[in-house]
Amino acid sequence: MLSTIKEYKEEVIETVFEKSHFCFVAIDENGVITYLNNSYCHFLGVTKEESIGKHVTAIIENTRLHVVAETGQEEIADLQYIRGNHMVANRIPVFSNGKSVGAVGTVLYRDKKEWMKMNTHIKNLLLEIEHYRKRLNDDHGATYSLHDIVGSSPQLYDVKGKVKKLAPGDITILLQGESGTGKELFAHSIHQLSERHTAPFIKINCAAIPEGLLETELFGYVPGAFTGAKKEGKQGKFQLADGGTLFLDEIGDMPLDAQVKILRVLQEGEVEQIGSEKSQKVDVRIIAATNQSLETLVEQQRFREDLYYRINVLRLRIPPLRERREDVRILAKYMIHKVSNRTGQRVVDADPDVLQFFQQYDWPGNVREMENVIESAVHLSDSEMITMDDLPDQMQLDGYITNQDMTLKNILEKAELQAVKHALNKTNGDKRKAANLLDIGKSSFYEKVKKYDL
Ligand SMILES: Nc1ncnc2c1ncn2[C@@H]1O[C@H](COP(=O)(O)OP(=O)(O)OP(=O)(O)O)[C@@H](O)[C@H]1O
Repeated sequence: MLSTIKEYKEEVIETVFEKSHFCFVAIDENGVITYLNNSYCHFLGVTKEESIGKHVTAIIENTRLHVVAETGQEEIADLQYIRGNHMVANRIPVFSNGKSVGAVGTVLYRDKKEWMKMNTHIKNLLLEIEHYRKRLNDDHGATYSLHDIVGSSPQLYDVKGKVKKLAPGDITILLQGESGTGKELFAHSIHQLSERHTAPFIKINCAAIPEGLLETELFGYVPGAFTGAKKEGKQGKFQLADGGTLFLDEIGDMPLDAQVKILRVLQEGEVEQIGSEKSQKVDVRIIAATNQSLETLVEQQRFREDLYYRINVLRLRIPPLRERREDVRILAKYMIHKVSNRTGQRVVDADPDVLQFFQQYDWPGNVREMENVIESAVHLSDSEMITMDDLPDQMQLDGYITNQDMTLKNILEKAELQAVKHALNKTNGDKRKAANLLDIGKSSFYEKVKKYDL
């Protein structure tokens, strides 16, 4: 072995650097690329000519090789996110006469399929971690601040301005706005800007908890309060939020019995755990949110008028997206970035057609709907750009019909393509059944499949 290396030194070096499937890069002490092997060029989609002589940060995403060259500290088996994949990177400084004169980086990329399998596994683990982190935060803290609320419309600025003014006081705030407008983000931001920001932010979704459990969730219970109760008892959300903020989401859906009890806590500043004779003082700031009209609910006697006055001390209306269209484009770009970072799918932008369609679409589900549409489009996209074809079927049709450059022939073809795709999906690709579903002959169906290259 040693003799092979001695005898064929150049060939061995050539094999290691150019024929192995690893990616190699070398830089000088200024972070400038002096060598990039074929595998790395291929993976990055660049040529040696355009890369050598450039700063490494201009060619390789999220690299830290220049830092290693500067500090002389090696970094082994670091996860590096490049072109939509989490790669395993080793970064080793090169020393000459005891001084760091550059660095060499390798990236593990042995076999594309095998690596993709591993990569999916890593992505899964990262998603799982994010899920648990989110759950932990949901239970114990406010994670968002005004900086996380994206948009540049005057309407959004106006709400943010009010939040800055109102957050420091201890005043009860009612956030009203359609579903998905960002009420929860605002509730977090108010807490973050308040004097209570170091104390807990506790959320309860009044619509998501079964009627019978809402009271135990809100007020907790003492040991042995009822059959099936935990023997150590349970703290309620009011006690958990003591000193901090309690966010009552979807308050319009709170059952009437619970409303009476909440009102008592708000009036007296005391809670009684279920099964206890004693009351406990609690100090919480209430932020409530609803997407319904509380006035209508009061009229229909589904919401107590006295609680309504307690909650409706100061109301902030979060406008729906269709009333602040300036926010659409910037939100769409932000969502693409957020979703592609989260899923590891490399999608960087949307076609101008898509952005124009988004701009005129009414977004009944507001920002949440946009996030969902972009998430599915990012998954469906075969390129780095979201196109109209990546949007849900109904949106594509709306888009084609409202696109002024479209001829009737084009619109009909797009509609036909959608119908054929839909029929194939519904019948799991069975062409005979799909033709039946569309009530057309088999040969005509085959022609369309061929025409649209399905
Ligand atoms: N301006 C914004 N900037 C960034 N993300 C936003 C914005 N508004 C909403 N979102 C995102 O949209 C989704 C819905 O927001 P949120 O849950 O705050 O809405 P909501 O009004 O409380 O909805 P619901 O009434 O259905 O509970 C979340 O993922 C949130 O992060």
